Amino acid sequence: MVSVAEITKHATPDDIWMVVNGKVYDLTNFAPNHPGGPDMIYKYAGRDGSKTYNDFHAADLIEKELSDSDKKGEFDETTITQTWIDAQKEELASEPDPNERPPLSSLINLDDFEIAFAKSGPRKANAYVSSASNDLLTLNANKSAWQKLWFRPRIMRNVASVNTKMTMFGCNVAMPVWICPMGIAKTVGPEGEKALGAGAAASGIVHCMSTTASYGIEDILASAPSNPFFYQVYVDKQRHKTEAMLQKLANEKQVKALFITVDLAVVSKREADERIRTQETTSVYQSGEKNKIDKKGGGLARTTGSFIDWTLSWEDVAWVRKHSRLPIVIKGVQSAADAKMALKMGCQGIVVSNHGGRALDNAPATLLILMELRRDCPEVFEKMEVHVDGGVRRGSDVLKAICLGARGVGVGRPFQCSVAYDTEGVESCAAILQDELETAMRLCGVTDLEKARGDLSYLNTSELEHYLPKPLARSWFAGLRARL
Ligand code: HEM
Ligand SMILES: Cc1cc2nc3c(=O)[nH]c(=O)nc-3n(C[C@H](O)[C@H](O)[C@H](O)COP(=O)(O)O)c2cc1C
Repeated sequence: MVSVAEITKHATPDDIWMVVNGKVYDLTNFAPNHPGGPDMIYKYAGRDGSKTYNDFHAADLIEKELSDSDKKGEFDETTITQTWIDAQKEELASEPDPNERPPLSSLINLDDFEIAFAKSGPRKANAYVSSASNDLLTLNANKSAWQKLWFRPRIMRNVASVNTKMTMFGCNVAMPVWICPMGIAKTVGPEGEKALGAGAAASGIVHCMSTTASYGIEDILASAPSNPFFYQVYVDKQRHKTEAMLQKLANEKQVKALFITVDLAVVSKREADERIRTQETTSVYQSGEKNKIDKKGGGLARTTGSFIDWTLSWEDVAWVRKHSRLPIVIKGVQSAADAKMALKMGCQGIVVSNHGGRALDNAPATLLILMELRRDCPEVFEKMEVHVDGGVRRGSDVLKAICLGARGVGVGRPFQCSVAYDTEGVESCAAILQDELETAMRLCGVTDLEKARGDLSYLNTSELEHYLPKPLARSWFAGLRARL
């Protein structure tokens, strides 16, 4: 049994004990490697971090992750003092009121889900979900680009029945939409990824689960035992961990493809997230040491908190292949050159993605990249599966992506926010997309999505064409050497 007096002795960034769900842990060595950044761990040094921990993580994570020597014993509740109770009081005063949450039936488009969560979800969770890099240029460009791609509708084509079915990596889906991998969905609702899995299954689509999911793989797969899933991989600096994961996946028959995320070699600067963190970094026992904690937290979280291997290179596709037979999909392709490279390296698919504007700010809108691929390397659409995500908020955006040649489209934040309404919310979000997609098809004169795939005759791309990178010979730089 560990007493309050003992725990509060370990309340500096170099010596951190914390109570989580009635047990005491030494997190000193773990803190700098915490994927959510070390500041959260510093904040609860010498305190009870259960509430925050449970808001973000599944109960058994900490027991699985830490070694026995870091487990200090049971928390001795008989030693609790008034000072300890006061120290646990959270900064709840400025939290939005969960009762402000609008009823699910009032949400009629995908933006509504994000707005509802911004209004009624916890501030920290909302900052995590909605934030993007630096000035949010890529975040906003992703969305606005879809709005600048116009249709060329055809009429009188008997659109009484329309077919939205497609196959993606061997999976038959009701519509070509998958739920993007997003970390720690439990921040939004208690069911987290289990709601995403079950909601996807009920809607006939696929959820791609994240390496940094709040629940373990088995729990997420069990949420939809007869549905396929995709699995997103961040290659860990400790490669043996990724190898073990790939081996484990070999026995999980529900997992049909590996999405290797390559666009986040370092965690980017997300200021909304960071502002909340820096306000909240200080441990109550640390008034004299505040600066020390601030210096260790804040910006440094980006590098010290990241377990993602920044040495990853194209040669590693062969390494992944050695450990897995699943289709390899590179998530984060942002140029025709890299799409061609993925094909050359034997990948089965790519996702044109910039991490929803959460990686490099000023990276191009994903729709522009998709157009660049169609112009500069049309062969990739025939030889592997091309998918796209980023800013897709309407069923009509899905139709546009398919007409450009994509086989599937990922949707991120709206689904994450729908988890606030559990499985029902996820189903409702998917149903809105399905309905909008069918309506757009009928009004555009498209009856079969598979047949319309790659058919540019339904699109007017002229408003966007001048944003595409020009071939060197035609650009302002023509005649100049590419390198000094
Ligand atoms: C010991 C095992 C733990 C593991 C393996 C772990 C893992 C993770 C992972 C993978 C993320 C997601 C990072 C991302 O997607 O950006 C995360 C975020 C987070 N974790 Fe943990 N964590 C652990 C312990 C804790 C504890 C003890 C606390 C609380 C006191 C905590 C609080 C948080 C918070 C608040 C976030 C969200 C940070 C943000 O705003 O971006 N975690 N953690
Ligand atoms: C809260 C959040 C967490 C994310 N976590 C991951 C992740 O763990 N792995 C990953 O490959 N992409 C992650 N992404 C990026 C998404 O998979 C996807 O590329 C992006 O959200 C698509 O843009 P959209 O949100 O505009 O639809 C995350 C995005 C958000 C919003």
